[in-house]
Amino acid sequence: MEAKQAAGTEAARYVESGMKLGLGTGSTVYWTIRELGRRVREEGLRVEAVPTSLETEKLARQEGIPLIAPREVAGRLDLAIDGADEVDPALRLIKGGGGALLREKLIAANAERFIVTADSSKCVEKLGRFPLPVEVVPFAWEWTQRRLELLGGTSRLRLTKDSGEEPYRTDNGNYVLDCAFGEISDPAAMNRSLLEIPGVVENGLFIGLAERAVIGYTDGSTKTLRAEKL
Ligand SMILES: O=C[C@H](O)[C@H](O)[C@H](O)COP(=O)(O)O
Repeated sequence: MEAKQAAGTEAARYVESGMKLGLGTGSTVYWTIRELGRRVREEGLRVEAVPTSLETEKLARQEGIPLIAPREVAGRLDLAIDGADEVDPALRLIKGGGGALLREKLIAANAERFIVTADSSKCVEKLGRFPLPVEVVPFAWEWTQRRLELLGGTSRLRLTKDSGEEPYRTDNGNYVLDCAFGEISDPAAMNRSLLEIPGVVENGLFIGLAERAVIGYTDGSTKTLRAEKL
């Protein structure tokens, strides 16, 4: 079994009937959604879910998982499950490789519990090897880029995979700048600095949100980690 499949499937075990869920985006949580679909169909699992992207919405519909709009959720979601591009020992994350960071952060921040699921290649001692995705408004994005780079790195406007020339647009119609800052020594401070820049909508640093991480290995085994205090 592939590591992502092992991790994603294992993470689905935290889901119980009656829960309102946040469903993440990407090739790991894909397996969580597949497993939840199986349980809905075969075991009568009753859940309602808010998807973090149009891609996940489509998959959840195919799997027969009932969807709800955020406005229909009184209070917080019970549980959100999502993948990550990097996970450090304090379970701080870099996310947004698939461009879904804004909805993902909104959903993680509005869930009682947030579980991250990833294969072991995503585990790092320090965040920053993976370029940090920053969602920016298209208007004057070059100015925003300049301000971002003053924080000490370089950045690239993400382009569409198909044409390779058109700027990629998120589900919210924004652009993404992939920022290489190198090792991020203080992720919380970096998060604050990024959010102070006009034009920045959100960034892929998820801090203090994940309560546990379900990590998958190539032999099909999994490990569940709790955040280490750093
Ligand atoms: O925008 C995308 C998300 O943050 C994904 O959860 C993240 O990129 C991990 O994706 P994958 O599980 O495909 O590696």
